[in-house]
Amino acid sequence: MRTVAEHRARIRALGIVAAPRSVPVDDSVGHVLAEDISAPVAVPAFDVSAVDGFAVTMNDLCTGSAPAVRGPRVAGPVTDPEVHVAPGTAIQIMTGAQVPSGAQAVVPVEATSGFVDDFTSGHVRISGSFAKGANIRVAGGDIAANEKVLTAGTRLSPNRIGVLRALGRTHVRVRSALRVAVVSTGSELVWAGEDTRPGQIHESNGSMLGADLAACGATVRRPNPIGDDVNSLRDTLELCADWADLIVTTGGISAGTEDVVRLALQGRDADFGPVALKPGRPQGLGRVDGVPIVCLPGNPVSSFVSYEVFVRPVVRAALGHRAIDRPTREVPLLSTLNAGRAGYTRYLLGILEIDGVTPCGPSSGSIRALAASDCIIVVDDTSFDHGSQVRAWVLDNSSCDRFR
Ligand SMILES: Nc1nc2c(c(=O)[nH]1)N[C@H]1C(S)=C(S)[C@@H](COP(=O)(O)OP(=O)(O)OC[C@H]3O[C@@H](n4cnc5c(N)ncnc54)[C@H](O)[C@@H]3O)O[C@H]1N2
Ligand code: MOO
Repeated sequence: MRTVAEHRARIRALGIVAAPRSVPVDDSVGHVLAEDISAPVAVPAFDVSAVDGFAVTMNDLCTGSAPAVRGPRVAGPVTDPEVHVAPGTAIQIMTGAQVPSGAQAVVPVEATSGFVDDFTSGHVRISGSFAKGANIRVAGGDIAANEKVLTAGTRLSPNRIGVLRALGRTHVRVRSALRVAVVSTGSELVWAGEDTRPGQIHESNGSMLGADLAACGATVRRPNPIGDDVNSLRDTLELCADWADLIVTTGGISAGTEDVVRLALQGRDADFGPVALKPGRPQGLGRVDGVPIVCLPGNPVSSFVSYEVFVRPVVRAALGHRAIDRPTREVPLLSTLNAGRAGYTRYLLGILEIDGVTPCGPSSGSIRALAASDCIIVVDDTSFDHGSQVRAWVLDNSSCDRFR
C-alpha cells in the first residue's frame, strides 16, 4: 500500500500550475505577476504642484516680492496656451494641478499674503525664500518612461494594485489564477435548498472544498453532482478539462461496482488505490485531456482530511503562497487514544482548547465532527495516553475569530 508521503509525491508530480492568464487588475490582489510592469509614460507625466499656492518665476522668490496674479487659478490640466508665468507675475495653483509654462517654483499659500484675503489687490506678497523648483514634482521625477516598476514573480498587494492603476492598466497577466473544478459524485446528492426524497442527502463536500479553494485564491466551478452515469461523468470531466487547471472529484472511488469515478477514468491516465491514512484510504489521481485530476473519497470527513493532506498544499503552491502548509502546534492530548489500524497515519479532527486538544471521534462520515473541529491531529497507529504531546494542524478559522 502507498504511504501518505508517496501519494503526496505523486500528486506533486502531476505538476499542478495555473496557466498564465490575464485578469482584471481590480481582481488581482494576491496573485503573482507573470509579466514585468514598466511605466508606459513618465510619472508624473507633467510637472505637478505639490502645494496649494502661487506659481512664480525665479524673479519672485524672495521676501517682499509682490508679483501680479494673472488669469484663472489652475486646478487641473493647463489647456489654454495663454496660461504662462512671466517674471513679475504669478498664477494661483492647487495641489496636483499641472504647473503652467514659465513657472519655476510654487510658493505655498501660507507663505503669501495680500491676495487670498483681498482678491481685488491683484498682487500676492511673498514671504520666505524658496529655491528654484520648490514644490514642483517634475515630470518623470518619480518614474521614467519605460522604467521597470514591478518584476514578474511579485505578489500583487493592494498598494501594487494602486501602482498598476496609476500606470493605466485595466488587466494584468498573472501566473497564479488557478482554476479548479470540483465535481461531486453520487446519485444520492441534491443541492441544499432542494427537497430530499428518502435516500437522498444534501451535497456538502463540494461546498466545503470549494470554500477553502476560494479562500486560498483559486477560481472555483462546481458542476451539478453527477449520479452513477459513467458517460455523463466523462462528459462533465472533459468540459471541466477545457476550463480548469485542476479537477478535484469526491466520492465514487472505493471498491464498489458503482464507483463511477473509477469507471469513468478506466483505461485513461489514472491510478486508484488505497493509501495508508485514516480516514481517506481510497484515493485516486490522473489526467483528463492532460489536466491533472485528484479523486478524493466521498465520506465528508475523509474528503475534508484528504483535501488537506493532498490537495491544499499543491493548490497553495500553484497560487504562489509562501505558507503552503497549515501551521502546526505540539499540544497535550486531553483524552486517551487507542491504537489505530497498523501502518496507517491518522488525521483526526480535533478541538483545540487552552490546555490541549480533544479528538472529535473517528467517524469518517460525521458532520458533527466537522462542526466541532478547528484542527487536525496527526498521529501514527500507536496508542496515546492522556497528556501525550501530539501534533495538530491548526485550521484557518480566522473568519470565525470575531465571534469568539
Ligand atoms: N467494500 C468496501 N467498501 C468501502 C471501502 C472499501 O475499502 N471496501 N472503503 C470505505 C472507505 S474507507 C471510504 S472513505 C468510502 C469511500 O467511498 P467513495 O469515495 O466511493 O464515496 P461514496 O461511496 O460515493 O460516498 C461515501 C459517503 O459519502 C457521502 N458523500 C459522497 N459525496 C458526498 C458529497 N458531495 N456531499 C456529502 N456527502 C457525500 C455518500 O453519501 C456516502 O455516505 O468507501 C468505503 N466503502
Ligand atoms: O478511509 Mo475512509 O476515508 O475511512 O472513510
